[in-house]
Amino acid sequence: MTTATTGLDDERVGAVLDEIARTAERNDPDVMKRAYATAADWPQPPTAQEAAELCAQAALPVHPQVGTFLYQLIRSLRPALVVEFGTSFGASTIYAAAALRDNGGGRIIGSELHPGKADRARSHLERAGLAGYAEIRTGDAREQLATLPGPVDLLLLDGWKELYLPVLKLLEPALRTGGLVVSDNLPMLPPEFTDHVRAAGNGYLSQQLPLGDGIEFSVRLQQEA
Ligand SMILES: C[S@@+](CC[C@H](N)C(=O)[O-])C[C@H]1O[C@@H](n2cnc3c(N)ncnc32)[C@H](O)[C@@H]1O
Repeated sequence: MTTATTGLDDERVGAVLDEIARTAERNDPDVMKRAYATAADWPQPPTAQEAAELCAQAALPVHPQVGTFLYQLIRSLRPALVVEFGTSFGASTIYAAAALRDNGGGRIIGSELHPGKADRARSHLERAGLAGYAEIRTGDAREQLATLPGPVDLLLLDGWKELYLPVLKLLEPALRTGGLVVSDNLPMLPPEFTDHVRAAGNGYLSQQLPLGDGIEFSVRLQQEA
């Protein structure tokens, strides 16, 4: 496969993405094992906040296939506004911001519940030279994404899986007709979410794509009346 040089080939971008990938390879399996073992003893499933604390040292980046797909979509769509649920250390944000820079403009608003992770994502974006294209909001996406500067052209869902549907419903009024929703980690998604985007009459055309461990890819065909 031959490709043109893109912002993903930029040395600083590549160095930060590699560093996040290496950190994930080194730490994530143990962090996640400990998180599941700890929560298994709790009487209730962890809240989103508790889960974020348990996974504070896990990078959990998007698979490079998903990151590259985001880059491609953004280069093609030329969005003014990309919104992200679940920023973590900022890998997906970097793929998106690199595409926005190559487009010559646009902005990504990310959201991250864990303050330490949000700070780390901001510093990664700075080191990648992409801070001017991204804003990371610290806190619960259900509050942080309630106010946006304009219509959403592309939405990436990559936070806790049980919150994909509430976050999508919050953003639906802002999602423009023709806007895209990329939902990562399809095998882990609750059926209520996939039922919602696949059901006739809900205003999406949606299907799974074999990128990473699977994504759901949805096009918003109409806004709710
Ligand atoms: C799979 S990771 C995101 C990975 C990131 N997209 C990347 O490619 O590097 C999921 C992240 O979502 C965050 N998260 C979970 N629930 C959240 C919420 N309600 N609001 C904001 N962030 C949340 C977690 O703290 C975690 O860091």
